Amino acid sequence: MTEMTLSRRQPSVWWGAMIICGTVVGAGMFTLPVVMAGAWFGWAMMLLLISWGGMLLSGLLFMRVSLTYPPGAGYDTLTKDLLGRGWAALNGLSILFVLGILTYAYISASGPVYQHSISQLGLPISTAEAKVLLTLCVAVVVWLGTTGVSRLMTFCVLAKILLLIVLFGGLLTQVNVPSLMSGPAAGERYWPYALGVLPFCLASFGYHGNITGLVSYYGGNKQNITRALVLGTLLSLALYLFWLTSTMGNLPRDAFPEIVKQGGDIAALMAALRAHLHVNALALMMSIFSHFAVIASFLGVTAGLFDFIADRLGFANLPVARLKTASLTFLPPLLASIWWPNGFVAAIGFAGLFATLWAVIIPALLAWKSQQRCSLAVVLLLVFGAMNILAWLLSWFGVLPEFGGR
Ligand SMILES: N[C@@H](Cc1ccccc1)C(=O)O
Repeated sequence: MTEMTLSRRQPSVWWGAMIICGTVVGAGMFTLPVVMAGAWFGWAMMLLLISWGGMLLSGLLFMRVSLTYPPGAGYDTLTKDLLGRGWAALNGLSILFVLGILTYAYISASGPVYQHSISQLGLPISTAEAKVLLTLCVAVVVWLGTTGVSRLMTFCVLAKILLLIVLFGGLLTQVNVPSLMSGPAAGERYWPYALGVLPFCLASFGYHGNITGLVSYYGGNKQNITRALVLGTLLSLALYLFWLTSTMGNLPRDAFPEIVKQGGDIAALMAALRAHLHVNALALMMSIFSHFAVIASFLGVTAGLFDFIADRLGFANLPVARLKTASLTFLPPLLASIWWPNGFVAAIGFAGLFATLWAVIIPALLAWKSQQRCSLAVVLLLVFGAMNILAWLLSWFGVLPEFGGR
């Protein structure tokens, strides 16, 4: 009887996997084909697999540590307790940076997409106006509270997955396999472009703000949380593999420098696909899909940023105080996006850099401290983190070659 009640109370592993997949698959994926074009398909697959492994491992380690604490203990509590105030402050700063910069990236990326769609409906609107309108809509939902966010999120994630399946079914029939598998021409090499892609893969697999929530959701049931993490990230990996196969398989490698020149954002990628696909229905579906993908992670990330700011500044959960929190959450990224509209790709790279600290290095250190020993998993993660930071630094200082020259 007790067992029955217990098992009835445990939500299905699928719901947890959906939450993870909803956060993972977001705007980050739109940078992948663009930044991976130089290294091309083979390298892209390998880097994606490595990043999936690294990010899953760090998530699992973090979950194990958080299970040794009472339910409800957040990232900050764990870090402060195991690593001290300095690391906790660094952790808080990196979370704020990742979430803030992602909010900027989502507004910058979706502004032009919405501007295009609304204009096509016959309402002429500027990109800045589209950004304000979209941000306002998301801000109202986040301001209203968690119920609204989770309902809209579930709807968007389901729509996203449904559209992806239909879309990929169509796109895969159009894939140009020889182009995907083609090696470099004489005198050209792909591998020098590979390292710079790592921080983008890392950002695309980021979901670590959701782990403590998942631990409470499953009441600390380790087996179910593990299954949800593995299933959610595997589902995301599968979606990314499909995504890269269908984008790189429909756009020749030479088409990418032009996309980079147009800003490398979602609108530029969609425009190139529209031009190459020749199947209008597929192009339209792709554009609808991109709306849902961005909205789902926009909601997830800004709801996280909202809670983080309210918690740090001690703002109450009352309508007026929530309005203050919402202004702090949405206004700075919105203004930054209106002033510097072309920073989408760079912003995801920055998010990858700061997420290395928050989602890779700190979980590894927490596990080290909590198990009182440095396991192989911890070493692997520290190497993975160091590689990401190195890759970002080398790209930033222009040591790595850039395909198409940004
Ligand atoms: N994975 C998300 C970005 C993200 C990074 C880190 C934490 C949460 C979300 C995306 O692709 O859009």
